[in-house]
Amino acid sequence: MSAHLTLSDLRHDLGGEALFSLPALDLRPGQLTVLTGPSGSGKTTLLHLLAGLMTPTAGRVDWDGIDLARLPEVARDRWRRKRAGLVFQDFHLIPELSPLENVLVPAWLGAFSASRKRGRAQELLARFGVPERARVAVLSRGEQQRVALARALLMEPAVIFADEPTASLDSASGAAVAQTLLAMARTEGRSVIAASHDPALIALADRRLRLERGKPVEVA
Ligand SMILES: Nc1ncnc2c1ncn2[C@@H]1O[C@H](COP(=O)(O)OP(=O)(O)OP(=O)(O)O)[C@@H](O)[C@H]1O
Repeated sequence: MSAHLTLSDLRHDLGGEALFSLPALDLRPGQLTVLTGPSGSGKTTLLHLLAGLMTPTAGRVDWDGIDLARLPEVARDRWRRKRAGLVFQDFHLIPELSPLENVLVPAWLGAFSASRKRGRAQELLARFGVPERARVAVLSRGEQQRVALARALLMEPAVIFADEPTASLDSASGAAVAQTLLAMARTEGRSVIAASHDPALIALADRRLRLERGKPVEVA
C-alpha cells in the first residue's frame, strides 16, 4: 500500500491573481514532505488540493497516474476514504465521545466492524500517551490533536495529510508526533505531507516545499 504523487503545471488563483504555481513535482512513497512559508502563503490550500478537497485553477494532481483534480467529486471522496488520512487544524472530533470512540469513527464510516480495529486504535492512543476514555471535550488541545492524528492513522492510509500537526504541542510531545510521522513515511512506506512552521519537523523532512504568495513554489 503506497502512493506516488506527480504534479504538473499546477496553479491556483485567488481573486484573479496567482496564489502559487508549481510546474513539476515527483513525490515517491516513503517520504516526509513539509510545506513551509509565511501565514497566508497557501499551505493549507495546497494540502486541500493534494487531498482532492479543492480543485486547482489549472494543472494535474496525479496519484498513481490518476488525476484527482479531474475526477468527479464522488470518486475523489472514495479515493480519500480508501487512501488518505487527514489531520486538519480544527480537529473535527466529536466532543461527547471518548478518544477511543473518536479514533474508531473511520472504521464505522468504512463499514468495518469497529472491533476489528479496536486493537490498533488502542495501540495508537497508547503510543501518543492519550487516555482511551474520558470525554474528548475535557482534553487539552494538544491531547485532542493527538486523538485526531491517531484517527487519521487508524485505517493505515497510503497518504497522510497533516496541517500544523505539532502546533499545539509542547516540545517533547511535538517531537514524538514528528518522529511518528517520519516513521510512517520511512518505515511504513506511506507518503506524509505536512504544513508546518515547526523547525523541528521541517528539519526531519525529506522534501521541503516553500510557498510565498504569488510565487512559484520552491522545491528542495
Ligand atoms: N475559502 C476561502 N475563500 C477565499 N480565500 C481563502 C479561502 N481559504 C483561504 N483563503 C485565502 O487564501 C490564502 C491562503 O490561505 P491558506 O490558509 O492556504 O494559507 P496558509 O499558508 O495555510 O496560512 P497559515 O500558516 O496561517 O495557516 C489567504 O489569503 C486566505 O485568506
